Amino acid sequence: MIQIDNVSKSFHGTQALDHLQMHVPKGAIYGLVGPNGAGKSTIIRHIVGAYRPDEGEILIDGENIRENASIKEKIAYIPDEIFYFAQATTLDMMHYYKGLYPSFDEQYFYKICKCFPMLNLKKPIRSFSKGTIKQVAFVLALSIHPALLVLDEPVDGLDPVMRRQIWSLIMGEVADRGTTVLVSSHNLRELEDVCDHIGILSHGHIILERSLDNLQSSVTKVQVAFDGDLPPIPEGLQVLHSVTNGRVSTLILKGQPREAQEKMAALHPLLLDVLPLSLEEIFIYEMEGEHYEVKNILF
Ligand SMILES: Nc1ncnc2c1ncn2[C@@H]1O[C@H](COP(=O)(O)OP(=O)(O)OP(=O)(O)O)[C@@H](O)[C@H]1O
Repeated sequence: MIQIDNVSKSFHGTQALDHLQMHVPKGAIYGLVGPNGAGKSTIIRHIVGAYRPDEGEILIDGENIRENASIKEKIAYIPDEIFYFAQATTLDMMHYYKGLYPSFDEQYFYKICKCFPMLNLKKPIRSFSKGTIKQVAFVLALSIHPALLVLDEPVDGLDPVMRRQIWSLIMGEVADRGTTVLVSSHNLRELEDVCDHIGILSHGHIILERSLDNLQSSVTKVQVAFDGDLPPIPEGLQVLHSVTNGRVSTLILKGQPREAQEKMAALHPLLLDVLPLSLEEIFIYEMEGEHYEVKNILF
């Protein structure tokens, strides 16, 4: 769906994007994670056609988005700072969107408005709280039934109940229509329950991009105990991290859980458990292997 090749962008000598490569498959929920200033908003603004790269290429469904109205009308974008016309109400914006997006679904708009009881459709949006303004943005964006939904720090300012409500509406769109979602955040934890692909952005380029399936089979955590010292680890198992407490050792191994379990079982331990790893742990160990200062990137 989104193919980004070698994109660079500088602002007055500040290199915001540095030969960035990124691929978002169709139907994916792709989480773009990185610290302040990593370049998340800059790459997102390129994807929605607001910025032109100094170098490189961005293709959406094989086409360049710049000056391309037919691609733009399939994309809904919620920026990190949302602006509406000064006096506009949600109903005014609904009529504006209806004129702008041929796929705008008015019936669906009224249906999902009911999920947001605080939303008064006839009051000026600028009188709303930050969280309610975000709700307006989601109601409008989802009513387009976009092929691509681009969200820059979407849950900032929303309480946990609203976050869940909004994610369940997004998941509904993904399930019913195969919508592709690109969502940015500072925090991997925020995205780990919803994304099936993750890209980690640091200093203007993607340092790691993985699908969840690929991730879950890439690192394994095992707890083992032996009657004596920990024997040499079998060939083919790379130890990324190891802690021993008395007889019990916790090992983080590169590779698939089944392979790790079989090879460790062949050593006849007194105890052998394969333990679940959070997405955050997987990234930490994967990137430690690549000598990145991961804690600065993920938290
Ligand atoms: N319009 C601009 N003019 C000058 N510098 C810019 C501009 N936009 C971005 N930058 C710089 O580019 C770099 C990347 O900024 P960007 O806003 O893309 O980061 P981000 O990952 O979205 O950060 P945050 O999480 O704080 O929103 C920063 O150094 C920023 O100061």
